[in-house]
Amino acid sequence: MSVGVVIPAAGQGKRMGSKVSKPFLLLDGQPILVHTLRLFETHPQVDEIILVTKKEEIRGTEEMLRPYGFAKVKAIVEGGRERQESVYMGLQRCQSDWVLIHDAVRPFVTHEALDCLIREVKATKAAILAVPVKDTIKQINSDSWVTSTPARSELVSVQTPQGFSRDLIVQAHQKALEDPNWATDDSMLIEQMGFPVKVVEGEYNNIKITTPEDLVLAEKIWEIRRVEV
Ligand SMILES: Nc1ccn([C@@H]2O[C@H](COP(=O)(O)OP(=O)(O)OP(=O)(O)O)[C@@H](O)[C@H]2O)c(=O)n1
Ligand SMILES: C[C@](O)(CO)[C@H](O)COP(=O)(O)O
Repeated sequence: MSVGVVIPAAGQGKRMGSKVSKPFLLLDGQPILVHTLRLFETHPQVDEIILVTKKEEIRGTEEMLRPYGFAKVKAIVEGGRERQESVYMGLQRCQSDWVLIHDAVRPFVTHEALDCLIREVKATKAAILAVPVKDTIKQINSDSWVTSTPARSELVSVQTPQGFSRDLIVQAHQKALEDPNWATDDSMLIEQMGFPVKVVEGEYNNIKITTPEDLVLAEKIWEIRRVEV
């Protein structure tokens, strides 16, 4: 039973505010996207990778990736306006029985975390990486008044990859086309179908590079990793 990875990289990067598209920003001299792809290319259980970029960046991405020779990248497809659309477009090209969906801009997920996630996905059909929240989280209303304080022991901060049986996640995305709201992760679509999703403990360093401060933090994480290896 094969494992595929869909990597959405077609975002606008509004919060980063850079001229260069976020997945192409450099981390230790190489595009963030290259670091992310290398993690999956070198994982023994991954069979195929489907990359999703903006239409106007497909050709440039192919050229940029050529020297790296990523043999598992089977297609680079056009994304949509929202992350959910981009993922769905990637899913339609993915042939594997199990699918991991991973943000292009999370270059620090480890092979150990992937091993645990894949094991759990194969057992449950739907599993996601997440870490316990460290802060107290407040629910607020539109006027910024606190409405409640959920128990921290019941809260986790969700990451990617999120893994699913292909049939299940395709069904969830198709069903979601009827919903006017966009999901901010793929697990939400499975939850909306009433299907259980298992949490696998991830690592705090598996950050999503979203704002300029995250890029500074990413360089630090990269340095620490290099020293550890
Ligand atoms: N229409 C979209 C929106 C997002 N993404 C991808 O989804 C991942 C997570 O999104 P995020 O980091 O929030 O990126 P952006 O959407 O680019 O950021 P912003 O919201 O600041 O514009 C990124 O790899 C991004 O490229 C995508 O493929 N298609
Ligand atoms: C999928 C995700 O990375 C899980 O934390 C996150 O929800 C993506 O959200 P964004 O709106 O694209 O920042």
